[in-house]
Amino acid sequence: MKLSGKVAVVTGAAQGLGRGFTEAMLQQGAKVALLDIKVLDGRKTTKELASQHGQDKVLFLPCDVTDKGQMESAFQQVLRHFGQLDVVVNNAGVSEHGNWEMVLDVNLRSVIHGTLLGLDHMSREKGGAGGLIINIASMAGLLPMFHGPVYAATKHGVVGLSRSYGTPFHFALTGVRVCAMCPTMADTPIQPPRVASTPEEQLKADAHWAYVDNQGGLLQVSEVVDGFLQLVADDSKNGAVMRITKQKGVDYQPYGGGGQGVPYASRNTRSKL
Ligand SMILES: NC(=O)c1ccc[n+]([C@@H]2O[C@H](COP(=O)([O-])OP(=O)(O)OC[C@H]3O[C@@H](n4cnc5c(N)ncnc54)[C@H](O)[C@@H]3O)[C@@H](O)[C@H]2O)c1
Ligand SMILES: CC[C@@H](O)/C=C/C=C\C[C@@H](O)/C=C/C=C/C=C\[C@@H](O)CCCC(=O)O
Repeated sequence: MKLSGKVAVVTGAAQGLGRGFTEAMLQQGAKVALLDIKVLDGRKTTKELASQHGQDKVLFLPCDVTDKGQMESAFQQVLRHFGQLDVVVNNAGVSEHGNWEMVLDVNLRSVIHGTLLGLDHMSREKGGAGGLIINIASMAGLLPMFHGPVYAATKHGVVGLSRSYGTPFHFALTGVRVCAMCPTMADTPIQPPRVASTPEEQLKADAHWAYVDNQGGLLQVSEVVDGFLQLVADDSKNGAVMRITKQKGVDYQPYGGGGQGVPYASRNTRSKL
């Protein structure tokens, strides 16, 4: 997809990878709606990007992605404001902490909802023009993560969701590509502190940072963004799972023949909003 003139929604765009994806799409001529629960940070980021790219190119919408009503309203506002929708980046995510249900809600349930909203607004069978959905999973969506089991479970779910909606069956109906990105640990605020508050948390932190150090350090946001732009541009990639690591850079998770999904699924088995 060429991004010039396109309209994108990015969740969790106030900082980190989401801000990186947003800036990259603006630089390629897209207009971007930034959704984030952090209102002050979101407004600050949006103001900075507006000064660089033009007020008409950005829109900040305060949005808790776990609130279905807020998400539905945000997507409606994007359509009203920009008149179209071409790209959805379900990026908002939280790291593992005490409240496992919140991790599940943000990292998986909201990504499912964001994917369904994207399909609802872009799918050709619903009068849309087709488009692209990129769901931000993690290498923890492909590998076990003993210090983040629930986090890893949500990211495994994001991979499965993206591969399933990225099958020829759905593309024939929707014209919407759906892919997942699986970066390893990158230099953003999601990283846990090196010094934890409890001995148990310190054990996990030590394992986390030992892994990072063993991998050659953290990925830079720019490395993840480069992979993102490659995935956006490559219209041959549907249902693809992009990996980004320090050792191998950007590549794709190989799957066997089963990657095309089950040969049969009646229309009424498909999820509704
Ligand atoms: N940084 C990494 O090491 C890494 C690696 C692989 C995958 N990821 C994934 O990339 C995505 C972005 O993470 P990041 O590293 O930029 O982290 P980050 O903490 O810097 O950014 C996450 C953003 O999501 C927003 N957010 C959190 N909960 C929200 C909610 N309920 N509603 C709306 N917005 C919400 C936050 O306010 C924040 O702006 C996440 O899904 C994360 O799991 C990160
Ligand atoms: C602790 C989980 C969560 O709270 C922290 C997330 C930190 C970074 C973002 C995450 O998506 C990156 C994950 C990268 C994982 C790479 C490989 C894993 O399998 C880790 C393997 C080593 C381990 O199990 O600790």
